[in-house]
Amino acid sequence: MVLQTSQDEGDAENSEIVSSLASELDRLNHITKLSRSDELRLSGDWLHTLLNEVSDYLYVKDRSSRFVMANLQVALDVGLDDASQLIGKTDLELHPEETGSKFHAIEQEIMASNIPRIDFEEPSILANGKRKWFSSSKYPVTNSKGEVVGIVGLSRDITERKRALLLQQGQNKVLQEIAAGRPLNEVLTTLVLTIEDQLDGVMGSIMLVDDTGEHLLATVGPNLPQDYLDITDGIPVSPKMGSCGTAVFRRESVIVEDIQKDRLWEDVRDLVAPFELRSCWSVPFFGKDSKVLGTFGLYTKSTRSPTDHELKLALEAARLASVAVERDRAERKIRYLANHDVLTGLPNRQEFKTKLEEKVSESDRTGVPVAVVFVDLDNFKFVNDSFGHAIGDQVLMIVAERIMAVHDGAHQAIRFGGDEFVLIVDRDTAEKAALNEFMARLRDEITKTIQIDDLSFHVTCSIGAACYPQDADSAAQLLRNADKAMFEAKSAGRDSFKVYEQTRPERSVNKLTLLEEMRTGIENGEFFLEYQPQYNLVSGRIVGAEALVRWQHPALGRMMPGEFITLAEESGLIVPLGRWVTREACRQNKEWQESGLMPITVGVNVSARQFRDDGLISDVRDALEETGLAATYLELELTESLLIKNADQAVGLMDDFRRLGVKLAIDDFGTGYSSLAALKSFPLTRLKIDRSFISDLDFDESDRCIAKAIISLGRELGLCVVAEGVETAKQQAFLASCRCEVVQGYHFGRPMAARKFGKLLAMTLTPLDAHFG
Ligand SMILES: Nc1nc2c(ncn2[C@@H]2O[C@@H]3COP(=O)(O)O[C@H]4[C@@H](O)[C@H](n5cnc6c(=O)[nH]c(N)nc65)O[C@@H]4COP(=O)(O)O[C@H]3[C@H]2O)c(=O)[nH]1
Repeated sequence: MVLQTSQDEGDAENSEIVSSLASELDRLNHITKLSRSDELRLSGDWLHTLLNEVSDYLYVKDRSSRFVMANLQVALDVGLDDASQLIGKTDLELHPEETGSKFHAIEQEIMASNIPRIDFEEPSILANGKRKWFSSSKYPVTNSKGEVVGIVGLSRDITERKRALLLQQGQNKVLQEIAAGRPLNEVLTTLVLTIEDQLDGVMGSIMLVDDTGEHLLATVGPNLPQDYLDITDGIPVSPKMGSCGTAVFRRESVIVEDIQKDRLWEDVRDLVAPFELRSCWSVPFFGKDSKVLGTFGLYTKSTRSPTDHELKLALEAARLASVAVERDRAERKIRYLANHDVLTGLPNRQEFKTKLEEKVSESDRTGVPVAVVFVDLDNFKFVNDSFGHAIGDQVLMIVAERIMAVHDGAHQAIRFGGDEFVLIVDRDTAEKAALNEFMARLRDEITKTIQIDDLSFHVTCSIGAACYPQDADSAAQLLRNADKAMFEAKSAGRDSFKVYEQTRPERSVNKLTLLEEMRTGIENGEFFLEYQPQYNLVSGRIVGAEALVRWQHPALGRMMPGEFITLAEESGLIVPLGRWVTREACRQNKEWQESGLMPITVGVNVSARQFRDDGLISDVRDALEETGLAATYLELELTESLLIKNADQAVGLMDDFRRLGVKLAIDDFGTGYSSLAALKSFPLTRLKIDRSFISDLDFDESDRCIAKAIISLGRELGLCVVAEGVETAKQQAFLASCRCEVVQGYHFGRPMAARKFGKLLAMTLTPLDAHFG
C-alpha cells in the first residue's frame, strides 16, 4: 500500500504514517464531494466506527512494529480496555513470548522485503492462555521516497472455523488409525490430543475397564502427570470413586466441579491434591453388548463445570473411544481364536510353531538347551466311541489342566491337535536326566482317575522328548524327533515315556570299510569342527574355545570322535586328519578376528600318534603361515598320558612349539598320575582338569579334594587351570570358591557350529549374565 505523505521530509515515522492515512481519507472524501466540515466530522466517525466496531483486528505499526493505531478488539484481546493503551507498545510486550516473537518476525520480514502477505494463517496463544487462529493480511507502508515506514494489518479471528476443521481432521485421523489397526493406546492418545486441541486448559484421559469388570486401568492421559496416572491405575469401580470410578459404576456421566470439595473424591482427595487438578468430568462409553468399556475424562486446574460445547466434545470422544476399543477387542479375539484351541484354551499348533522357533533362536543365543515333549493319549478313540464326544471333550479339558498343573506355568503347553499335546521345556528341565523325571511326573498326573459325573476311568499316555541342540539342529527336526520318541514309547507298549536317541541305519561297521571311508572323507570335506566356549570364571567373558572334530558320514550320519578317533590313531590317519583340524581351527579363528570379534585362543587336540610324527611341528607352522593366525591364538592340547610316556622327547618338542609361540595345555589332567616334578619340566601354559573329577564334585568329597589340590597346584606352578565338563551351577560355585580361572562344560555351552560360536562371541563381549550374574 503506498500512501502519499503531506510532509516531504520527516523523521518522526508515526506522524508520517498518520499523515499518510489522513491524506488517503481526504482522497475518499473528495470522491464523495461532501462539505469540508461534514467531511471532517464524518471521517472521524467513520474511522471510529471502522476501527472499533468490527471484530477483526485493524492496526498500524511503525518500522519497529510498535503500535501506531489499532482498533478496540486488539486491545480487548490483550486484556486492555482502550485502544490508546496500545500505542507505542510491541507484540513482544503484549503477548506470550512465542506468539509475540512470531508476529514480530513476520512483520519485520514484510517490511524488509516490502512485499505484503495476504490471507495467511497465524496461530497464537493470547495472554489469558486462550489459543486463537487468525487469517491475516499485512501490507508494508511506504513514504513518498518509497521507504518502508510501517505496516498496516488486518487479522480476522478464524478460531471457530479452524477448530471445526481440526476436529474433523482429528476424528478422521482416529478413524484411519482404527481402520489401519494401529495399537489401541496410540489411537486413544490421538483421540485425547484431538479433544485437548479443541479446548483451552483442559487435559483428557481414557480409563478402560479391566477383564474382571471391577477396576479401571489408566490407559492414556498424554498431558496428565505420569504419577497421577500411576496412582489412579487400578482404581475400583464403585459408587464413590472420583469421577471416573463412579461414572462407570453409575453408567452415566459424572461432573465434578471441585475435586477438593466433592463427596465423590473424598476418599482420594489427599492423594490427588498435589496434582492441583480441580475439576473432572467423566463420560462412560459402552460396547454393543451395553457393557461399560471405559470412560473419557476431562480435567481442568480451575473449579468449573463444562460448557455445552465441552460436554458435546466429551460425548463425541467417548463414542469414538468405544469404536476403537470394540475394534481392538474384536481383533484380539480373532487373533486369540486363530492361535488357541477353543476347547482347552491352550495355544494351538500355529502359535506353537512361532514359539518353538523363538525358543530355538534363544537357545542359539544363550546356549541354554530347549526340549520338546510330545504327549499322545493312548486309546483316546476308545473314550470317544464308548462315552461319546461330549465326554471326550471333557477328558481333553481335564488332561490340558493336568498338563498345565505339572508344567507349572514355567513352560509352554500346546494342544497340537486331536489327543496330542506338546510342551516346550527350557532351562534345567531340558537336560536329559531332568527330562525323564519331568515326563514321569507328567504321566503320573495324566493317568490319575478321571471322574465325570458317574463315570470313573483312566486314560494312559505315551510321551516322547527330544532336546535341542543335541538331538536336532532345527525347530522342525526337534519336533519330529520328539514325535519319534513318543512313537517309540507307544510301540514299546504304551503308558510310558522315552527320550529321543539317535538311531543309526542298520549296518555292520567293518573297520576296513570305515577306514577307507575316513580316508576319502578327509579328501571330500566330510569332517567339520565344533567349538566349545571357555569362560573366565571371574569376568564371565569367553576367553577361548576347544575345537572338536565331527564326521558327517554320507550313510551313517553325524559321527562323534569317540566313534572314529581310535581307529584314526591306530591307522595313522589321525596325522592327515589332525593336520586338517589344526589348519581349519586356525583359519576359522583368523576369520573371527578379521570380522572384528574379540581375539581368543582356540585349542586343538593332539593325539600321541600325531606327537610322534616328525612332521607335526612343520604342519603347525604351515597352518599358521597359511592362515595368517598369530601363534599365540593356537593352543595344542596334549593328554597327560602322552606326556608321561614320552617325557624326554616331549620336552624337546614342546620347547620347539613354545619357540614358535604356540600355547600348550595338558588335557585330561588327573588321570595319568603324573608327578609334580614331571609337570614342572614341561613348558605348559594351561592345565585342564579331567571331566571325571568335575562330574562328581557335588557328591564326592575326595573328588572335591583332588580338584581343589589340582587347582592350587596349577596356581603354584603359574599355570592357568581350566575345569572341563562343568554341568551344574553347584559345580561352578565350588570351582569359583577354589579360585579356578577358566571353565568349560555344558552348563555354559555345548560344542557348537562355527557360525553359532561366532554369534555367541559377538554377543558375549559383555559377560554371560545368565551364569555370571
Ligand atoms: N559329559 C560332558 N561332556 C562334555 C562337557 N563339556 C564338554 N564335553 C565333552 O568333552 C569332550 C572334551 O574334549 P576332550 O576331553 O578333549 O575329548 C575329546 C578328544 O580327546 C577327542 N577329540 C575330539 N576332537 C579331536 C581332534 O580333532 N583330534 C584328536 N586327536 N582328538 C579329538 O575326542 C574326545 C571327545 O570329544 P567329544 O565327543 O566332542 O567330547 C568333548 C565335549 O563334547 C560336559 O559338561 N559334560
